[in-house]
Amino acid sequence: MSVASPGPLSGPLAISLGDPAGIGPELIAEAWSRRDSERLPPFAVIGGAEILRAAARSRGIELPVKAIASLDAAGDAFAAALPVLDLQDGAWSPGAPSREGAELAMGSLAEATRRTVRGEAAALVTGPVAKARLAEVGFDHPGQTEYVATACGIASGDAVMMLAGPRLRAVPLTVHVALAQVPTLLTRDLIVRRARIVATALQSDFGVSRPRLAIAGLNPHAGEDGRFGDEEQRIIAPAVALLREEGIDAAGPFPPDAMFTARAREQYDAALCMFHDQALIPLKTLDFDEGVNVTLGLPLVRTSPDHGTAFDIAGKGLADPGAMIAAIRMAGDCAARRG
Ligand SMILES: NC(=O)C1=CN([C@@H]2O[C@H](COP(=O)(O)OP(=O)(O)OC[C@H]3O[C@@H](n4cnc5c(N)ncnc54)[C@H](O)[C@@H]3O)[C@@H](O)[C@H]2O)C=CC1
Ligand SMILES: NCC(=O)COP(=O)(O)O
Repeated sequence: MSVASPGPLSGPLAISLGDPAGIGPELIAEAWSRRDSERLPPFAVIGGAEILRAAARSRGIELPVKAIASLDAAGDAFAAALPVLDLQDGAWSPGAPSREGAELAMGSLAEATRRTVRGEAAALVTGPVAKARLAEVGFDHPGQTEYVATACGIASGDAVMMLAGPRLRAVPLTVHVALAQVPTLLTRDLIVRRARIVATALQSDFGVSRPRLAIAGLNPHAGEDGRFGDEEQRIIAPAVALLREEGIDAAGPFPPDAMFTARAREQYDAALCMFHDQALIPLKTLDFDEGVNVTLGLPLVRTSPDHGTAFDIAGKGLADPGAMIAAIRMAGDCAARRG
C-alpha cells in the first residue's frame, strides 16, 4: 500500500475521561507520563483532575495537573503538566461503577465532543465507558460512535466504526445488535454506503492512495454456493459488484475463517465484516494492546482505545496503556493528514 505522511497538527486533542471507575483515567495519566518517549501530540482531559491524580498514584505516577479554562492553554501547559479543563470531578473508586461516575463520564464526553465540534480541539479521543451504566443515567445511544455522529449532525448510520491495529483494519458493518438481527439488517445498500465511507477515509485520514477492501461473507464457507445461506449471493456479491463498477477496489465475499491469515491480510487495507465479533475477534487477537477504535465518516477525527472499562483490573496497575497511546497517536496523525 502507498501511505502519505501526516503534516503538522493544528491544536491539542480533547480527551474524555471515560468511566472513572474503569481503567481510562490511569491510562490517560500513563500516556501523559510517556508523552516524550512516545512522541505524543499535546492533549487535554475534560474534567476529573482529582480522579486522574489518584488513578496516576495507583501506578506510581506523581501526576502534575494544570487546570485550564480553555483548550487554547493546553499546548503551553502540556510539557510540564497534564492540562485538565476543570469543569467537573468526583471520587475515584476503581472497579466500583456508580451513577455519579456514569454522569461524570457522560458530561466529559459531551463537553469534549462539543468543544471538538466547535474546532477548539484538533481531534477527539474518548475514554472507555460502560454502555449499560451510561444507559442507566439517560444516555440513549448504542455507543459513543453514534453519540458523536449525532453531535456532528451526521446520521448515526453514516458513522462507520473501524478497529485499526498494526496488523489489521477491520470494520463491523453491523455493530451493537443481537446476532439474530444481523441477517435482517444486512442489505446491499448498507454495505455499499459504508464501504464508500471506508474507502474515502482510508485515503483522507490514513493516506492510503488506492484502498483495497476485502468483504467477508456471512455464512460458513461464504455460503458454499447457497448451501449454507444465501446472503452472499443475494446481498454481498451484488454489493461488491456495485463497488467495483464505481471504481472502488473491493473483493469478496471471502470465506470469513480464512481471510485473517497473515497471507490474506497482505491483500487488503481493510476487512469489511458482517457483524461485530467477526471484525473484533481477529483484531483483538492480533492487536489488542495497540488496537484503536476510529470513527470514519465524521467531519472530525474521533478515536478510542479498542478495550473497554476493564473494571476487574482498574487501579491495580495491570492495565496495558498501549491502546490508549495508539488512540492518541492515531487521532493526531489523522487530524494532521486532514490539515
Ligand atoms: N471504547 C469503549 O468505550 C468500549 C467500552 N466497552 C465497555 O466496557 C465494558 C466492559 O467490557 P468488556 O467486554 O469486559 O471488555 P474490556 O475490554 O473492558 O475487558 C475485557 C478483558 O480484557 C482485559 N483488558 C481490557 N483492557 C485491558 C488493558 N488495557 N490491559 C490489560 N487488560 C485489559 C480486562 O481486564 C478483561 O479481562 C462494557 O460495559 C462495554 O460496554 C467495551 C469496549 C469498548
Ligand atoms: N466494541 C466496540 C465498542 O463497544 C466501542 O463502541 P463506541 O462506544 O466507541 O461506539
